[in-house]
Formats: sequence, structure tokens, C-alpha cells
Amino acid sequence: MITFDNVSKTYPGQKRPALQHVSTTIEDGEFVFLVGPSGSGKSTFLRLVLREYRASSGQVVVNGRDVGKLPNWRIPKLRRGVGIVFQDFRLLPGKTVTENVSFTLQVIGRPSREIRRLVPETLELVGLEDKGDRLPEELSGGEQQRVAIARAFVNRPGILLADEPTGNLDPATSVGIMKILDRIHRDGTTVVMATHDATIVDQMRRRVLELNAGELIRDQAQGVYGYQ
Ligand SMILES: Nc1ncnc2c1ncn2[C@@H]1O[C@H](COP(=O)(O)OP(=O)(O)OP(=O)(O)O)[C@@H](O)[C@H]1O
Repeated sequence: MITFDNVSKTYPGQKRPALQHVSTTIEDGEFVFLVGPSGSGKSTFLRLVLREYRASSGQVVVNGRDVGKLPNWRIPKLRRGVGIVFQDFRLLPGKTVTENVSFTLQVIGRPSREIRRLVPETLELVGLEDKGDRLPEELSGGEQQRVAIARAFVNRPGILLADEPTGNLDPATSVGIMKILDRIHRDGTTVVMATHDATIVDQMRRRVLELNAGELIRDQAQGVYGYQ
């Protein structure tokens, strides 16, 4: 579960808050779209969940923990439970697909037997079971995003965040990415996706949170994109 309780965030040196007085709860197993114009605070929302930044005021609670109060040594544990996918994929260049996906598990010290089981299983989930030996630079954008999803999901986090995951992809490829996120959600993972993709939001009809200038101005079940 993710709870924002009256959360505001002003970046150092900025006058205008990136988020202001945001309160909301995302239950386990929900699929939520975060929408709003550029600069409205969507990425900031996701970064506060990951404790990349601390809120300036208010509380962000993730899986029962007030993340603003976590000592630094507890942050890796928080992030093991929260995967993230970005618009620009952020794969390790020069490392194969299998290496990119294994890396997450190696960093957290999972046994190699488990890595040998989980990596192919996760590549199959994203439809890349035959591309394990390829390098990211040999893959299409859609395939690279699938690798990024596999990397974020390989240790089965309870929460998957996605920051405009289809932003660099054409509509047909985006549909494939959304099918994978939908499958991951159906298997019980909480998914929070920031997006500018009106077509996807309008087709999927999931809960929509709309931010505007840092304020939460809409919380709609089975919502629509709803602004131009
Ligand atoms: N590291 C930072 N330092 C200072 N200001 C920042 C920083 N990151 C974001 N901001 C500012 O905070 C506000 C919210 O930005 P944020 O990236 O959260 O918006 P967004 O809705 O994700 O935008 P986009 O759709 O363009 O990705 C903007 O005014 C932005 O300029």
C-alpha cells in the first residue's frame, strides 16, 4: 500500500512546490494512472515513493513504512519491494539482456540457482525468451522496454512504478507494453504509471489520479485521460 498524507515537496532553490498537499491511498493490487501536464508533479510523486527525495512536509508511507523516516541503510530494502521502469529504458549498454536482468538479483545477493530460474521465467513473461544473448543496442525500443520491465520485476516487487513507459514508443508497440503491465497487475502487483498517453488511459479505464501544478485535482475510478 502507498499512502500520501498531506504531502508537499519543494525542490531546493525552487519557489513553487512540485507537489502541494497531496493526500491519497493506493491499495495493494491496484492499477493507477497518474496524469497531468508536463511539470505537474508526476515524476516527483514516483520519486517520493522510492525515497529518491524526501517530502518537504507530510508523510509518504510505503508498505507500512514512513519512507521519510527511513535511515539510509533501510532504503535498499524499500527499493527491493518497488520496481521502476523509465521512458528511456536505462539498460546497461554492452551487457546482454540476461546480464541486465540478472544484475538486479546479483546486487541483492540472491543465489545463482535462483537467478538461473527467475531470469528465463521473467524473460518469458515479457516475450523475450529467445533474446537473452542480445545486447540492448541490438533491440528495438519496444524490446528494450520489455527488458527494462523484466529487470524491474525479476525479484517480484509488490509495487511496480512506471514513468511514461510508452513515451518513446509507437502506438502498436505501446499496446504490447501495456499488455505486459496488465498481466503483471493481474498477477497481484500494484502498478502506478505516469503517462501522457490519452489513448491508453481511455482504453484501459483504470483509476486515474490527475495532478495539476502539484495539486491532486481528480481521483476517478475507471477513469479517462480527461484533459488536452
Ligand atoms: N531535481 C529537481 N530540481 C528542481 N526542480 C525540479 C526537479 N525535478 C523536478 N522539478 C520541478 O518540479 C516540478 C514537477 O516536476 P515533475 O518532473 O515531477 O513533473 P512531471 O509531471 O513528471 O512532468 P513531465 O510530464 O514533463 O515528466 C516542475 O516544475 C519541475 O521543473
